[in-house]
Amino acid sequence: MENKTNQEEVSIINVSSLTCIDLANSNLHQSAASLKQACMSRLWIFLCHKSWYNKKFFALPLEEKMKALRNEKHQGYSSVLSHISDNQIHGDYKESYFIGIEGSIDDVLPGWRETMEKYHQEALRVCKAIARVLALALNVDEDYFDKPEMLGNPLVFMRLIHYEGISDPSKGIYGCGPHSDFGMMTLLATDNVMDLQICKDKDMEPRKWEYVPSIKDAYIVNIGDLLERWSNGIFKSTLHRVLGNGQDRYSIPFFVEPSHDCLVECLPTCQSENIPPK
Ligand SMILES: O=C(O)CCC(=O)C(=O)O
Ligand SMILES: [Fe+2]
Repeated sequence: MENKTNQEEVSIINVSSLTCIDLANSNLHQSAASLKQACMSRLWIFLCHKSWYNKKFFALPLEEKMKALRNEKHQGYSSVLSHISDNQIHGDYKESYFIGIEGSIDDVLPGWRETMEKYHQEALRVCKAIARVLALALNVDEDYFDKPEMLGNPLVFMRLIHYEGISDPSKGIYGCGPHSDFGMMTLLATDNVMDLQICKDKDMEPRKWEYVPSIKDAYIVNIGDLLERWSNGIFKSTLHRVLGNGQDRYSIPFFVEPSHDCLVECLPTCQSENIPPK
């Protein structure tokens, strides 16, 4: 999602299925305007605070970072090689700091907690604005996903990540192994190191991987498995991976899911007699 000065130029592209939502469509216009506004506030926070905090934290000596080691709720620091996805031989060449919904955020650096909380709040505002655009694209009411059991009481998680090292997929060495995110959507803020790849057709063998260009001041929005189910496969979750190229890379995925009370069923507008719920 690109943030530009001209509202008409804002577009959302589901890179996985190559569906482009046309925001020049009058129904979507107002949502696009509030989405853009939400993005503007995020940019301020990211540029002024967050990117600085991210680098500053990972630059601390290992023993300092280990003081913030993740707890039983996974909140906190995870060192290099401690994350391993399905079908991976080695752990990921990344270190990260995970912030869940529960538990307090440690004050690992001065002002850290306040900044994380503010970022959390603003990123959620952006995601809710995206959800309204997605709702219109799926022909349900604009506020469909705002229900209390959906994004009214969402589950949100964020991870600050630092990648290092050189990946070699033939040896199973990755910055982040191939996967799709399981929630509704992920708002991904990255720096300008182009290491993220997506596979547009996850059912095709062999898989074809493409780099996602790094666009200044833009977010990447990944569709998650849950939205694929909700939409009966109209939106496909994005298979993605990170290949390290030896440069340090920093990113912040922000994962959004509905509340635990949400019954996830195929949306009424995404099924018909000929197209039953999968
Ligand atoms: O760092 C990135 O660009 C992607 C991170 C990611 O896919 C994840 O944490 O689920
Ligand atoms: Fe991911």
